[in-house]
Amino acid sequence: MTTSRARVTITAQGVQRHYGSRAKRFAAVDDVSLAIDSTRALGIVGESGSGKSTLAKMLVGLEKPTAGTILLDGQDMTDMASRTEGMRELRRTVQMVAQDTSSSFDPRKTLREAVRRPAQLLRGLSQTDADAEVDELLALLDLDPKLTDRKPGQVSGGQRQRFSLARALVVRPRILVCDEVVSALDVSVQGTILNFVKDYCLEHDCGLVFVSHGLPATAFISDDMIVMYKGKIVENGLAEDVVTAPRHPYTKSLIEAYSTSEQSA
Ligand SMILES: Nc1ncnc2c1ncn2[C@@H]1O[C@H](COP(=O)(O)OP(=O)(O)OP(=O)(O)O)[C@@H](O)[C@H]1O
Repeated sequence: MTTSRARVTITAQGVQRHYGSRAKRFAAVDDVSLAIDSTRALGIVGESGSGKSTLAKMLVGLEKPTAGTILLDGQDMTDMASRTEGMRELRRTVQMVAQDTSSSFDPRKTLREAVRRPAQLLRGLSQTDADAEVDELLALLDLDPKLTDRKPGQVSGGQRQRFSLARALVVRPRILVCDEVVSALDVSVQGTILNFVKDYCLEHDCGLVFVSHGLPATAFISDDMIVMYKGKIVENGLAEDVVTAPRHPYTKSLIEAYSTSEQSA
């Protein structure tokens, strides 16, 4: 590690998130408790619709829990998000790379403006210093600096996902939440980005929450892993143990499904 900063923790206690109204009301996330800290990488896996993205959004304060609490270093996130200074502290500390990057950029701004802005706003960097850090990150992410003159709709989904990663990392967050960050990338680029994120988090004392359908990628990048099914955590433990010795029938079927699809690929 090149830096050693005080440990940051996120604690979720009995968290629920309901959607729909009255008769159609359902829990996308149901009674989830977990702890995350800046020294570890947590993988979240589960089938489509199991509540992974909803949980990820709550862990960064983008969605409010219907019930339960989420604390960032002991401070209630919903309360932080309701105050300007609290929101800034939240954004300085926790950053998310969302699954759907098509809607997470302002279509009118160039990618350079989008990526350097958080460094100016949240770290107080001058435009020149912010630009220098942006260029450094783009080189690490194998992105041509010329692309930064384009608008978000003028690059590919995979390129936009890497710009989204650069926009999060330029803040130097203490915890990075990645939701399907490699899903739009081809297999060779996936490996490069996974290695980059893993090394970056270790070198910069940054915790990671890695949400993915991809079991092998999640196991590779994570220290700990949780498995979600219908909004609940059905299994948690060290990533290696969850993958090699799953206890819950759903995890077993998930791993079996992966091995079968690998063999038939
Ligand atoms: N804003 C919303 N309004 C209503 N329902 C929602 C909303 N967001 C998510 N849901 C529903 O909540 C459930 C969990 O969705 P979520 O996106 O968290 O799942 P996921 O595990 O991330 O799925 P995927 O892997 O397909 O991204 C799904 O049934 C989804 O349709």
